[in-house]
Amino acid sequence: MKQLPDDGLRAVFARHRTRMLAAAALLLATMLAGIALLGLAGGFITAAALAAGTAAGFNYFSPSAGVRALALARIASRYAEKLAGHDATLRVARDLRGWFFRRALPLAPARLGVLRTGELLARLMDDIGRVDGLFVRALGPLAAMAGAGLLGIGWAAWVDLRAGLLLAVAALAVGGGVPAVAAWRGRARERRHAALQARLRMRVHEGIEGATELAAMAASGRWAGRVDTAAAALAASGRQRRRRLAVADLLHALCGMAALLAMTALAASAVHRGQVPAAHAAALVFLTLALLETWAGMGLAWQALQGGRASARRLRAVVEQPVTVRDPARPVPVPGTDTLCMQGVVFAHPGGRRVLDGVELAVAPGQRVAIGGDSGGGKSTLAALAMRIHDPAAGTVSWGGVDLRDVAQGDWHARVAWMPQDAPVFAGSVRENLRMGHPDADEASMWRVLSALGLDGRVRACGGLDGEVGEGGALLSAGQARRLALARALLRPAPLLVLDEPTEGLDVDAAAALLLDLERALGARSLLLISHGPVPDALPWRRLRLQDGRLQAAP
Ligand SMILES: Nc1ncnc2c1ncn2[C@@H]1O[C@H](COP(=O)(O)OP(=O)(O)OP(=O)(O)O)[C@@H](O)[C@H]1O
Repeated sequence: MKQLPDDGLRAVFARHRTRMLAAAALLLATMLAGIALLGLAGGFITAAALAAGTAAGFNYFSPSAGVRALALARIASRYAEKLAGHDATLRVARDLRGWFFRRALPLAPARLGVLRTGELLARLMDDIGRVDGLFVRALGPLAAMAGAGLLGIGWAAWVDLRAGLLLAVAALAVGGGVPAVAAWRGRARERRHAALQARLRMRVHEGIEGATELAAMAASGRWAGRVDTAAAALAASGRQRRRRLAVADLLHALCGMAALLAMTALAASAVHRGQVPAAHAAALVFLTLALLETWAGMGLAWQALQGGRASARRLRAVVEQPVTVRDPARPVPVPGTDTLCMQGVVFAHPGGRRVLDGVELAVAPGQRVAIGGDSGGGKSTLAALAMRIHDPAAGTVSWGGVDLRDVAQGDWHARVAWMPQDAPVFAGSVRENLRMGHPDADEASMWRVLSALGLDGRVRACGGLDGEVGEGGALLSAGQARRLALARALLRPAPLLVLDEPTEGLDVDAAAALLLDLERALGARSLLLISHGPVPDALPWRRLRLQDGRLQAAP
C-alpha cells in the first residue's frame, strides 16, 4: 500500500482541498447568482414601475437579459456545485474508511478487542458518516455563506455606506447569535448524542447475538425494554437538538425581520433624499432578503459541524491508541523451522496483576506441548505473547534464537498457524473459510485436512467445498465449527501451531477424538496447545501447567 506522508484525519481532508475549494466556490457562485437575481429583478421591477408611462425610452432589455443570464448561471453552477461537492465528499468518504482501517487494524486484537462490537460498529458507521459529510453539510455551506455575506455587505456599502453597516450588523447578529444558540453546549450535547447512538446500536447488536439465550432465559422482553430505553433516550436527545435548532431559526427570523424593516426604512429615506436611485434602493432591500434566506441554513450547518467534530474525536480516540507492538526499523529475517523459546517472561495487562511471572518454555521442532491451568491463570495471554500480540515486560520470546521484537510481525505470523479461543467461522463456503488460512491451498490439501479432522463426510454431504456454513457457522454443530476453524489453521503452511482451547465447547469424548485427529494431522509441525481440558493419555505430548504465572510439569 502507498505510504501516506501524514496519516492524521486532517490529512484525509487536506488531500482533497482543491476539489473542496472548487465546490465551495461553486456553491458561493450559486448563492451569489440567487442573490443577484433577486436584487436585479427587484430593482428592475421597481424601476419599471416608476418609469411606467413616463419614459418611453426605458431600457427593458439589459435588466431582463441579466435576469435570464443569472437564472441560467444559477442552474449551471448549482449543477456543477452538486457534482463537485459530492465528488469531493465521496473521495473523502473513501479515504476516511481507508484511513480508519489502516490505523485501526494494527490495533487488533489487543486494543480493538476492548471495544464492544456494537460500539465499534457505531464508530464505523455513524461517526464515519458524520465526518465524511462534514464538507457538504457544514464546511462548504458555512464558507459560502460567509463569502456571500462579505460580498453582499461590500456591494451594499458601495451603494450606501449606512446600508453596508446595517447589513454588517445583521450579519453579526445572525452569524454570531444563531450559531451561539444552535451550538450552545453543543459539544457536550453532540458527544452525548453520539454515545447514545452507540449505546442503542450495542443493545440491538448484543440482543440479536444473544437472541437464543435471551429467549431460553425468558429475558427477551427485558432486553427489548433495555433497547426501548436506549431508543427513547436517543429520540429525546434528537428532540433536544431539533428544539435548539428551532430556537436558532426563530432568532434568525427575528433578526431578519428587524434587518429587513430597517433596510426598507433606510432605502426609502435614501431615495426620498435623492441619495440613492430607486432601483438601487429596491435592490438593497431584495439583497437583504436574499442574504437572510441564504443564511437560513446556518444553524443546521453549525450543528453538523459540531456533530462532525464530536464524531472525529470518537474516531481519533480509537485510532490514536498506542499500538501494543511495533515492527523494528530493520527487521531481522525469521528462521524457518526452529525452536520457540520463552525465557524469564513477565507480563501484566494494563492496570492488572502480573499474569506471567518468569515463564520458561521451549517448543522444539516437531514437539507437542500442552499447557493447562486454572481459568484466568494466563494461558491465553501466554499464547498471545507467542504470537507477539503483546511484548513481554521482561524476558524474551524468541524463535531460533531471534528475539520476536527484532522481526516484522507479519513475517512472524507467516511462521505460525494460530487458532484463538474464540476463532470465528466466517459466513460463506467451506472453501472460503479454509482459504482464509492459506489463500493458495488446492482442493486436494483441503480434503486431506478435512478428512484428517473427520470433517470430510459432513462437508461432502452438504454441498462439498462450496457448501455454505451460515453466519458464524450457524449451519454447523459446535464441534464441526471448531473442527473447521482448526482445519483452517492446519492448512496454513507454518512450522508452528498455536491452538487456544480448540476443544472448548465439546464433550469429553469429542474433545479426545479431536485431539487424536489433530495428532495425526500435525505431521512434522510443532504444537503449542492451550487447554484446560485433559489431554488423552494415548498422546505422547509434554504436559505443563501454568500456576502463579510460571510453568511447571503437569502431574
Ligand atoms: N485485554 C485484557 N486486559 C486486561 N486484563 C486482561 C485482558 N485479557 C485478559 N486479562 C486478564 O488476564 C488474566 C489472564 O487471562 P487469560 O485469558 O490469559 O486466562 P486463561 O488462563 O486463558 O483463562 P481461561 O482458561 O478462562 O481462558 C485474567 O485475570 C484476565 O481477566
